[in-house]
Amino acid sequence: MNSLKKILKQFAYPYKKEFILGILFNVLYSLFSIVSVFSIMPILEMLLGGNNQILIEETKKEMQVSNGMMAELKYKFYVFLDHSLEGTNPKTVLAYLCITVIILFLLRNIFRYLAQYFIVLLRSGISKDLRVGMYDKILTLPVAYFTNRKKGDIMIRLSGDVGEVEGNILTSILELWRTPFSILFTLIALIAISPSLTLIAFIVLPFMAWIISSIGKSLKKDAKKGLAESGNVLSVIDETLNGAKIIKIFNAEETMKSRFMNSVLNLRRLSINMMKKYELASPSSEFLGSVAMIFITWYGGVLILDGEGLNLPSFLVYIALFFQLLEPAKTLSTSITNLHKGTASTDRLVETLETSIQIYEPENAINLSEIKEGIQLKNINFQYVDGHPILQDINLFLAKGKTIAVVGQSGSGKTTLANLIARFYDVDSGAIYVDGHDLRDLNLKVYRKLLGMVTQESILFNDTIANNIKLSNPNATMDEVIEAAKVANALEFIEQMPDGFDTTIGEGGGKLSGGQKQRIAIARAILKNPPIMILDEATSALDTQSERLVQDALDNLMSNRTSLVIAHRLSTIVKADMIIVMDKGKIMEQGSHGELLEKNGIYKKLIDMQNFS
Ligand SMILES: Nc1ncnc2c1ncn2[C@@H]1O[C@H](COP(=O)(O)OP(=O)(O)OP(=O)(O)O)[C@@H](O)[C@H]1O
Repeated sequence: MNSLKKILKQFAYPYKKEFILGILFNVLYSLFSIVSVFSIMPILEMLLGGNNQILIEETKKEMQVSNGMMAELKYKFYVFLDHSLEGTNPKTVLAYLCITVIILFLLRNIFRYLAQYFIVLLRSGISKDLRVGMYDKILTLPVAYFTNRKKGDIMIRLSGDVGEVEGNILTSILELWRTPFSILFTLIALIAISPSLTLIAFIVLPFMAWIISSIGKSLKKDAKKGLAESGNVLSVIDETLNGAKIIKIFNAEETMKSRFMNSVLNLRRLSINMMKKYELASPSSEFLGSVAMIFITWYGGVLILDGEGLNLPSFLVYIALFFQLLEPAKTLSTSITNLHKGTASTDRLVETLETSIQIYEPENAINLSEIKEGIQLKNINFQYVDGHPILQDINLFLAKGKTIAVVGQSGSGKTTLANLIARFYDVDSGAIYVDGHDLRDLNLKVYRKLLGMVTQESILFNDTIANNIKLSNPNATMDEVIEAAKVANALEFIEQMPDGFDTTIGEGGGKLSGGQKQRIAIARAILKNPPIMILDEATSALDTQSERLVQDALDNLMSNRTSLVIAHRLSTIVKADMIIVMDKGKIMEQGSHGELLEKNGIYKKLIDMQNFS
């Protein structure tokens, strides 16, 4: 429940006006629900009991017997009715009464609509803010958060869990505010009609409440497991969509199918457990409701037969009101059940919302808006998982305007080195200094303005070519975008596309070739024009012409810049000012191409094998 309180505190507060109005109209609706049913009583009494004079006499007698509030009210009402409609035909009185009842029912439904109107504003507002809040949080979370979690799990938080808050949870909270008023008003009315009958009725109700609440508690456990499994199902679907080609080429359909089936069967088992309990809540409360009804009918019948202050019309209204009591009582119990079930969702939302941003910046972070000397890595050690060191004792100076090529076998830690310079992760020991300032003391947003990055896999979004390029600089003019595309050797193919720069490139750039994707990614980095470039050369083989176009584009990108290239092409390596050779997380050799060849060490072997992974 704590997580629910936190969510409400953060997201419901701006909608307090809608909340108050929603509750107010709901209370009026509850009140008019009672009054409208009550208003039928005079009609019944006229039809079943005769004319006003007889009614007045009867209520007088009733007053003497029961001496109750109800009898007194009724007496006053009939005297008033008799006085104001003196000499009027009983049929006209009946017509007036019917019109009054219609007006009361109309008012009741107007209030109900108004209550729902404000509640819709409240619910949609809260869920919109919650979605935006979650998305904003995801944008600020460190890269490490996403590598440790399944995509499906994150997706279900944004869609399923937020949907649960909007649907079940908020409805239940509002019902928790409405139903007690309904119950209270109905109870007052029931006691007013017959206190002793009401006492009997309420011997049964506590049982109902107890049974329903115990079902609710065990539901929460199942709901939590069910949500986790839904995340797994989404993850498998996501991987299948992304890996369609690989699945087909390796005939892995059966393997994927069995993974999916396992997840789906698990989900089904959990859903059955949950639904069984959930569906048990309604029939059990209904059954107990009918038991209560039989008790009341029996006891009410006895009171009428004994002539103990209860007549048939009052008894009929009593029964109608009692039925009205069952609805809020049932809603109250399902709301409590739903809230138990829903806390699994709010727990997960709060967990994401409260994830600490592990990459901290000091309060007085330094705004470094240009680089004068270079980036120094001093005695760096780093591990992703405790006990598995990835980088060990790294010392390196990336001087301004120079290009460093990093080579080494796959898994030697090259990408990790780039990740640390971009501060996607913090070093475990040692430090990275930018112009002498510890990277951890810098304002990260300002520092990242100095950086450009082209990753091995070109990350493109399902948008137009122009917008994909402009991601690095949304304020760029179209002329600048065209110029960047030209330098990246991309202009020619873009102009041949059906809508030129306005062509939408599909999810992940699916409508483009590998080389085209890379050149768009390079154009994006060129448009940003950052002083420092981090480049992970793609290993995927391109045809000779494409390769040359991409290579030229990269050369253009690196010229006059400080660059760190994770190099896979000999041409890039040879041109670099310095080459770093990595092996198992350590720098084994460093120097120029010629120097390293002379050393006749690891580098020489890599060159001989043409293996720069
Ligand atoms: N997010 C992560 N969590 C845990 N371990 C990781 C993570 N990312 C990489 N590693 C591990 O760190 C080691 C170095 O990986 P890295 O990606 O830096 O190598 P690389 O030299 O760039 O390899 P390649 O040339 O194949 O891209 C590998 O053993 C890898 O398994």
